[in-house]
Formats: sequence, structure tokens, C-alpha cells
Amino acid sequence: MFTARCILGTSAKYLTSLPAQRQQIKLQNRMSTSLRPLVEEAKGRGASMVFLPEAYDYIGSSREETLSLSESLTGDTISQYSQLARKLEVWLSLGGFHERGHNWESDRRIYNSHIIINDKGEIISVYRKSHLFDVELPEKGVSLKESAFTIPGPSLVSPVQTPIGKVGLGICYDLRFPELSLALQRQGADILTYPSAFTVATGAAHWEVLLRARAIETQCFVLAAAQVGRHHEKRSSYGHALAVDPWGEVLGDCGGEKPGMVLVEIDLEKVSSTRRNMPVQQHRRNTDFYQSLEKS
Ligand SMILES: O=C(O)CNC(=O)[C@H](CS)NC(=O)CCC(=O)C(=O)O
Repeated sequence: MFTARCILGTSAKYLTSLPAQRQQIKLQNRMSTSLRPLVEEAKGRGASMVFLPEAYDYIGSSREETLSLSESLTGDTISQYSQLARKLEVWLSLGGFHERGHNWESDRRIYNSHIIINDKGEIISVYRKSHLFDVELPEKGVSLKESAFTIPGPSLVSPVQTPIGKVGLGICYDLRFPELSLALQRQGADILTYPSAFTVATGAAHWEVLLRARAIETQCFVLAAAQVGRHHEKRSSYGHALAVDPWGEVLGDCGGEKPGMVLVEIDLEKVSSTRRNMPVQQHRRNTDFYQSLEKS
């Protein structure tokens, strides 16, 4: 039996609209002013892996701001986090990094990238969000067009072996596409991760139901670090970073008020016993079975 511990971090705003000359200063302190103490505390409490939400680096108040603050994987932000991981000997899931695209100089487009860093500070995996949140809900005051600045990721990445188990990578809106979670499960994931910045309206209606459904269907742990609180006058996030076990039970919830963390035990025996007792993956019909409907 293998037991490990991990932490989910929620965070509020890291960077809002600041006067231009202050932005550079704030940027250099981006981590030290906000997340470093959380990660240190997590390690102090025994975490072997720490999960930070989507847009843990910043949430811009305009497309221009979001783009101008973006960096590449070799920039300061990632290098600070890899130093921290190495110093604390902790694994990190950096849930959504604003990564300059490969043709940044010509197209000024970014990826929304989920990065796994190991306890030696090395980048182990990079998954680029594949479903972009272009959604208008007029009655609920939601209007976001992620594709205006983001390139959809080209592919899924194989689950990553970590000290807490095999971790499958998704980001936020990807949560709504169960075929993605099943694909990761089929490739051996024990744990699915959906670092997020859910809107308040969609979060209140769907967040917990979706996360628990993904856990129940795949019989995986689901870990979802989440942004919480008000980022700027146009944007707030629902919060409730959640950890769910393979039976669908909520193991931890960071609440919807303020930044915080929750420590959860990942006992992989729960994955095997849940799958042994109710072997839904063995009962699954193949794709031909469903295509029979299209042929009829
Ligand atoms: O904008 C950034 O800087 C970082 N990206 C995000 O916050 C993304 C795209 S706008 N947010 C979501 O996908 C919310 C999904 C959601 O709320 C739902 O599925 O209901």
C-alpha cells in the first residue's frame, strides 16, 4: 500500500491592474509576495506534491495585460518555481502558466500550460489546455473569450509518475469533456487534475458535480486547485479547490472565501479497491458499439 500526501492551494489575485511602472516590481515579486509561503507551509505540513491553480502566475484585466505579462518556459517565473521545488524538495503542479507560443514574435499568442516540476526542480511535463473557454452567459454576467489570446494545445500528455501516483493533466474547462478524463484513465492515471479559475456563476452550478462525476466515472482521485475571490472589477472566481476520492467522496474543500490550502492523503489502494469491486472499465463497450447508432 502506498500513501502520500499532497496539498491543493487556492489563491486570490496576484496581479491586477497596476500602474505600468509598478508592474515590473510586482512581477519580480510575484511568487514571493503570494505563493512562496503557501508552498513552504505545505511542505512543512508534510506534502510531497503541491497543486496550484490555473493562472497561478496572474490574472490580467485585459487581453493586452495578459499577453504582455506572459513568459516562456525559460523565463523568470518558471525558474523561480523550479528553484523553490529544488530547495524544498517538493513536486509542483503549476496549474495554468501563461506561456508565450512558439511564434510569439509574429502572432502574440500564448498557451495556457499546466507544468509539472519534480523535487529536483526539473520540468517533467507540459500540457497545454485543449478546450478554450469561449462562453457568453448574458443572464449570468459571464463573457469570456479565451481564444482571443490563447492557442489550443495540440495534444494530451501521458500521465506523469509522481510520488503520489500517476497524475493525468487537464485544465479548468477541460473538466467538461469526459472523453479527456477517460483517455487519461486508460493511459494509467490514478489521479486526474483540473487546476481552475471557474467563474462564480458556473462554479456554483457545476463545479462540484463535474469533479465528482469525473472521479466516479474514471475511479480516479480528482484534485482541482482553484482561484478564489475578486481579481479585478470584471472578474471573480468561485474557489472551492476540491479533492475527491475514486468513490466520489469529497476529501477536502478550500471554501469560497479566501486563499488557503487543504492537505489530503492519497491512498492508491482506494483506486485499486474501487476498480476491483466495481470493474466499470472492464464493462465498458468499445467505440464500435456506439458507432452502431450512426450506421442504423
Ligand atoms: O484567463 C486567464 O488568464 C486564465 N484562463 C482562465 O481563467 C480560463 C479561460 S478564460 N477560465 C476558464 O476556463 C473558466 C471555465 C469555467 O468557468 C467553466 O467551465 O464554467
